[in-house]
Order: sequence, then structure tokens, then C-alpha cells
Amino acid sequence: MTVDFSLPADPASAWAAPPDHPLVTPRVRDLLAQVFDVDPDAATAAPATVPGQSRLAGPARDALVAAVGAAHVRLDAEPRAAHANGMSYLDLLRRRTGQAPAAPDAVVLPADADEIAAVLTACVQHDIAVVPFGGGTSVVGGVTAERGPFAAVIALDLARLDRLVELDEISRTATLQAGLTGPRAEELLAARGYTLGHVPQSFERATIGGYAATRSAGQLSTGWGRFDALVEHLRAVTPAGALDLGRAPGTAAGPDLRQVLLGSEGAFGVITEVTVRVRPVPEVRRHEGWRVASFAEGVALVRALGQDGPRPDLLRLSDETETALGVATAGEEAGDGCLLLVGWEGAAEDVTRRADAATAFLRRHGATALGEEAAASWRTGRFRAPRLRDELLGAGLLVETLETAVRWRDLETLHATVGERLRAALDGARPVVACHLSHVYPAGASLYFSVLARQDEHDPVAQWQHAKRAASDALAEAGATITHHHAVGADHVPWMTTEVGDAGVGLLRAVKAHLDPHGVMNPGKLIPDAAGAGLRAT
Ligand SMILES: Cc1cc2nc3c(=O)[nH]c(=O)nc-3n(C[C@H](O)[C@H](O)[C@H](O)COP(=O)(O)OP(=O)(O)OC[C@H]3O[C@@H](n4cnc5c(N)ncnc54)[C@H](O)[C@@H]3O)c2cc1C
Repeated sequence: MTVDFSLPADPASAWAAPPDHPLVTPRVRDLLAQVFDVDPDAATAAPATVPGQSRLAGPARDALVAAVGAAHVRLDAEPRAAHANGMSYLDLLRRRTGQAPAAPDAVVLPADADEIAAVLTACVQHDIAVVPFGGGTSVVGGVTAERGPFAAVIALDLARLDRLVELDEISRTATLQAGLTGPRAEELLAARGYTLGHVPQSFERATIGGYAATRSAGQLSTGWGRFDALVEHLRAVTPAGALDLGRAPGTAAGPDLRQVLLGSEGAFGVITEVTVRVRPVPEVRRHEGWRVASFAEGVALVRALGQDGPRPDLLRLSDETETALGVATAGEEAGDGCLLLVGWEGAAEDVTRRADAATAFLRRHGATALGEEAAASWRTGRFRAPRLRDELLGAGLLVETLETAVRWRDLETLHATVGERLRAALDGARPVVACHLSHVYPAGASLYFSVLARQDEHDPVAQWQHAKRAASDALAEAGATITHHHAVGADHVPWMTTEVGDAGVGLLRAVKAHLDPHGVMNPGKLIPDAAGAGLRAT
């Protein structure tokens, strides 16, 4: 049994692997020259980063070696450089401009929960900060090798925790270790006829532990639920001991402590395995494109489907700019309006029933069917985008995204305001701000903004920090969340007090003080420090 996520067959699109041909087509090249006056042919490759000397001295290194074995304490340059930071625009830009943060002093690869406990004990004893590292796809500074006040810092790479521990077909749950990547987890489940069906755009590299630690959302989150909603049970190792949470599918035994670990971003401990709900590999997948007259009309249709049903599993509405960008890069005839994608996956009869009802609803409200091809082309492009971004950065383009969620009542105003603030902040750099709505809830939805502009020649880092701050302040003022699924990392820490209030920050600090009394776990991430600021504000 196989499972098809429509990852492009072409290996150059496998973002983890180096490309064997450029993804900037002649049409995209012309567009970039015309809109941004940049020349993709002038793109330069990112220089290799050479990390400085490791600070891990004899006894500290010996303690780590005793915990996991010498072969799994990597002190050599290449793995250390690769674990210095994540995949935000600023992470990639800093690597290109030789301003990458210091690499971790070692990359440590434990095999299981016992070894993780031994590593954490060694780190507390030897004054070493620990950055849990899954796929390293954080776009908010979540895996930056921040040493904080400690003598050294390690990246704790969970790649060796890569097993499907158990498939319980009666309860329809699977217990997956934290280091499994999305494709590998799906491969193991598909061999038994099941799927997790969690497909974020970072699917090729992101891990089960990363999904849990950041409360990730995938392309089917509207229908199948975001990752945190799929978790029935989890195990974690903290400096204060092990946690085993989620005994039953429902409980009234106090607050749900799984939620303390879901979204904890490595600041409390290490998630070692999760038990998640799975489903049989869908018999049928039907994803379709529709054209609606405007973003406002599309929002009304999506809200009706989200609130009154039939709610599709995939629901995604591009605004006018994002639709036009897609049309222009694909070389299709420009049409007015906005692209709406709807999709269903599951048993054939169920998909037909739900899809037919939604189709009738959309037709009744004047939407035009574009067929399955439009959705297939989106799926392919979706997984090419990260590779394309790498190429565009080298050509002098600013390419970044930011996301939020907001109630329906405020959604259209927020869409307009964030666009205006970003364009004003990037004035003079030919900014283009595109947006789509996805991850639909009864009370609201997520908005995802993509920003393209010319890079500032003198200080491109400050250029984006200025724009990001303007957009983030707009989210805070509007009562929207600072992040719907990218998480807090270091970059969103300055907005956490607005997000959860002083008492909320106090609660997070109290949990950290209990589970991580020495503060070795991922310093500078998630929680504002005592002075109210992150260690690395954007
Ligand atoms: C191109 C691109 C597209 C993206 N698309 C999406 C998307 O569609 N949806 C979405 O939700 N996100 C998306 N992201 C963001 C990112 O992929 C997610 O946050 C993902 O869940 C991170 O998984 P990871 O394994 O790479 O975690 P990492 O980046 O390695 O870590 C993320 C955070 O979790 C912590 N962590 C990792 N593993 C563990 C663990 N086992 N225990 C405790 N803490 C841990 C880290 O310390 C860090 O703070 C995207 C990122 C990129 C670069």
C-alpha cells in the first residue's frame, strides 16, 4: 500500500536535496526583472559557514560521551554549522552574509528517552544549554543555538528516535517517536494501511516531535485537525523527570497537561514520543480549484462552509494578489477574482457526498469551477516554494511569510491593515504582499501573508526586522494571535506578553522553573525573560 502526497517526482524539488536545475523559469525571471528589477542569473550561492572552536571542555564532553557514546557526540564543523539556526528568511540571509549565529558546541544524537535523560543530567551538571532539534525547519528562531548565560550549548538532534512504536488498529492510534520525519512516518503507517495525513509545507523535513512542540498545522487541518488536536498521549523527558500524559481519550482529571508540552518549543523538556489518531489511507482524494469574484466574496463562502458545512478537509482562499502571482508565474490567462481550493479525502462514498454538497453550494453562490488541475498545480508548487525561495534570496530578493489567526468579524480589516503596514514599512523596495486564508474554524481562520521586495543593499536584516515589527504590532492591536502555527521561537517573544498577559507569562515561567529549574532548555525561546524581552527580539 502506498500513500501519495503529490510530492513532485522531480528530485530537484525535494527541498532537502540540492537542486539539479534552477527553479526560476524564463517566465519567472522576466517577472522578477519587471516587478523588482532583480536578476536571478546574478544569484550567488550561500558561502559555507565555518564554526569556531567548540567550547566543550574535557569533563563536560566526557559526560555527554558517557550518555550517548562517542560516535553520537559530533564536534566536527559540518554538523555543527548545519545546526546553528533554522529556516526563516533572516536565518538564510545571515548565513549568506556571514552573520550566522555561533554554531552549537556539539550535536548530540541520543537513541532513546534514557539517553536523553542522561544528556539533560550532564548538561545541568556542566552548565550546558540544550536546543532540541527535529528537522530544523523553524522559521521563528526556535532552533538558534542560543547559549544564554551557559558555558556551552548543544543541539540535541532527535533523528535516531525514528520508530513506529505501536499501531493500535482497534483504537485507531499510532505511537510515533519524535525524530521521525513526515515522509518516513507516513511510509511506516502506509505499510499497515494507515495515514496520519499531517502535511505542512515543511513536510519533507519536519519531524513528529517538531510538529508537537510547535502545534503545527497541515494542509488538511480544516477537516482533519491541527497536529496538537490529533495527540492522544505523549511522553517527554525534562530536567525534573519524565512525563507521561494522556491516559484516556477523555478525562475530567484537572487541566489537560498534554497542552503544557504541546507548543512548549523545547523550553520545558524533550518530547520523545506521541500517540496520535490515524485513519485508513483514504480511498479517494478530490481537490478542486474554484474562482470567486473577490476576496470578500470568498471569505463569505468559506465562512459559510466552515460554520454551517459541509466543511471540506482542505479550504484555502488566495487574495487577489496571491491569485494574480500564481496566474502570472504559471503563464495562464489572467482572470479576475480569487482562487479558492477545496478538497476532501476519505472513503469514496463519503467524499462524493460531501464534495457534491459543497459543489452545489459553491455553484449556487456564483463560484466558477476550475477543475482538479488547479489544485494539483498548487500542490506541486507548494513543495517547490522553499527551494525557489533559496534561489531568490541569492538574487537580491526579500522573501518571507508571516501568519496569524483572527475571528471572522475582524478578518477582512486585518487582511487590509497588515498589507498596508507591510507595504509602508518596505516603501521604496517595490513590495508585493500576497495573502491566503486557510485552516478554517467555526469562529475564524488563519491568514498567511507572503512578502516579496527588493533586499536593502546596506542592511537587509534591519529592513525585514522593521517590516516584521510593523506587521506584528498590527496583529497585536487587532487582537489577532502573533502566530497560528509557526510558533514563538525567539522572534515572537516580544509579543508574548500581549498574547497571554502578565499572569500568563508568569505561569509559563513557573512551569519552566518547575520542569527546568536551571533554565538549560532552549534559552531565549518562548518565554520573555524577567526584563520582559526575548534574548533575540526581531
Ligand atoms: C518552507 C517552510 C514551510 C513551513 N510550512 C509550515 C506549515 O505548513 N505548517 C506549520 O505548522 N509549520 C510550517 N513551517 C514551520 C515548521 O516547519 C514547523 O514549525 C515544524 O513543525 C517544525 O518541525 P521541525 O521538526 O523542523 O522542528 P524544529 O525546527 O527542529 O524545532 C522547532 C521547535 O521545536 C523544538 N523541538 C523540536 N523537536 C522537539 C522535541 N522532540 N521535543 C521538544 N522540543 C522540540 C525546537 O527546539 C524548536 O523550538 C514551515 C517552515 C518552513 C521552513
